[in-house]
Amino acid sequence: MPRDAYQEFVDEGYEPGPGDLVAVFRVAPAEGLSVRDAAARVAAESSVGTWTTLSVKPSLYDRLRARAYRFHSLGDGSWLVWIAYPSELFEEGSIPNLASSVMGNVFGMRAVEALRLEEIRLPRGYVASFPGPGHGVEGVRKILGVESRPILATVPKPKMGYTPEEYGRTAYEILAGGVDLVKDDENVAGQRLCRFEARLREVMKAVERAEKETGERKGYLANVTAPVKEMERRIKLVADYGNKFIMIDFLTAGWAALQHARELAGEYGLAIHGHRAFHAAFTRNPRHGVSMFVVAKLGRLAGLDHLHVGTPGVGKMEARAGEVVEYARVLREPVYKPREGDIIHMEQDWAGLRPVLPVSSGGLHPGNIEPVIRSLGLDIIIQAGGGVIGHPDGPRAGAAAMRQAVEAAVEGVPLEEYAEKHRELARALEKWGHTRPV
Ligand SMILES: O=C(COP(=O)(O)O)[C@H](O)[C@H](O)COP(=O)(O)O
Ligand SMILES: [Mg+2]
Repeated sequence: MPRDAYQEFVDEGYEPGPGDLVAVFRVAPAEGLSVRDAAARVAAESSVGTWTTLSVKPSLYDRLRARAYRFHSLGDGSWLVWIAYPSELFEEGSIPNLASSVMGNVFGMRAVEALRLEEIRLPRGYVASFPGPGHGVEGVRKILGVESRPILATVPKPKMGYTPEEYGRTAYEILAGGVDLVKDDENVAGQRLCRFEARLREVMKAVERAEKETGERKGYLANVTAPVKEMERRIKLVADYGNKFIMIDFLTAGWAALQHARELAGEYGLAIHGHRAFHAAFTRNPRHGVSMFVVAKLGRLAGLDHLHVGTPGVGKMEARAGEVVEYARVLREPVYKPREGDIIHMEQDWAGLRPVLPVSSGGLHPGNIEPVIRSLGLDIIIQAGGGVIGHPDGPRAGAAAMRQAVEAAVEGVPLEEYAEKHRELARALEKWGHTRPV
């Protein structure tokens, strides 16, 4: 491979301007290559280059070239590398195009032993070409009439096995007990034994009944994930039934499906719940893949109103507490600013795009949500499936216990003290115990 095909993709004197998109990669060069050699190949492949020199040079080539301009050794054979891309490389308003460029071929190149996209700073003008959330934190609070406490959601567990009628009955118990939203699990779609519309009809009956009885607004995070034509049909059905929410497994459905769902949700006035099933296939390995931080940023661009971010320090899914807090911040803040000493993340101006509600979920129950609220604040959705349905006295008592645990946390009353006067909470703590904040 001739070296000179790549030299022009490294420019250590370069200073990125506000119109540049900047990506921070963790690069582990392949044996025999320097980090600069490897980074140059990544910059080339993700912008205008190829593996060899060319005898043609189109007029826009130099203008569109990416530049690796900063290198920071992590001391373990891998490096942080900053690459600047002119924003004209990317089509406005298209996540698939951005993804195919900066998170496309590069992960499979022989030049890298491992490669991870840690962060991307998006130019303000480029951000403004996306819709962002249609409702955002305030809009979703308004739909539900929940002013400042965390919003509560519950997945009927087990994941599957309910007929539509049984599902509807469980949904009613959950909502009547004090939870705001019933949520489909990620693998619940339109299977033969529990078809989408039949389930929707039953859950909407439950929503109406629970609303009448409690005087509160309720909703259904209906999983519309399906091949696109069918997804369209389901989104319309949800709107026809008068529900205000859809859920999409946007990483298995794909970014284009999500962007399409966002357009339809805009037409019908629906809010979108983003389930991130599949993310850990590429976010979990600290040396290779794409960070959840980047996924969160793309989710806000595309227009999710809610996004799963994990559970800081507690729960069933692997997560680093400090990182979960940064996902929540980048989803919610108008201008994200990295913390002192953080060399990976960059300031991100969201160009007025609405904030997204982070969803904390995975092994949560009344005894362990206090640290979640403490770390992530009140503008969150707390999802507990097993931690509601598994209550020793049933789903309705489980929902009440969750609501009581949230009230205790918001009011700053110690959980055990609150449990003295709230039986459902006391029974939940008997079963699951109390994880004190660390
Ligand atoms: O089914 C659940 C939680 O069920 P339960 O409340 O019974 O644990 C969600 O799919 C996971 O939280 C997804 O993970 P993440 O939220 O990390 O994406
Ligand atoms: Mg699930």
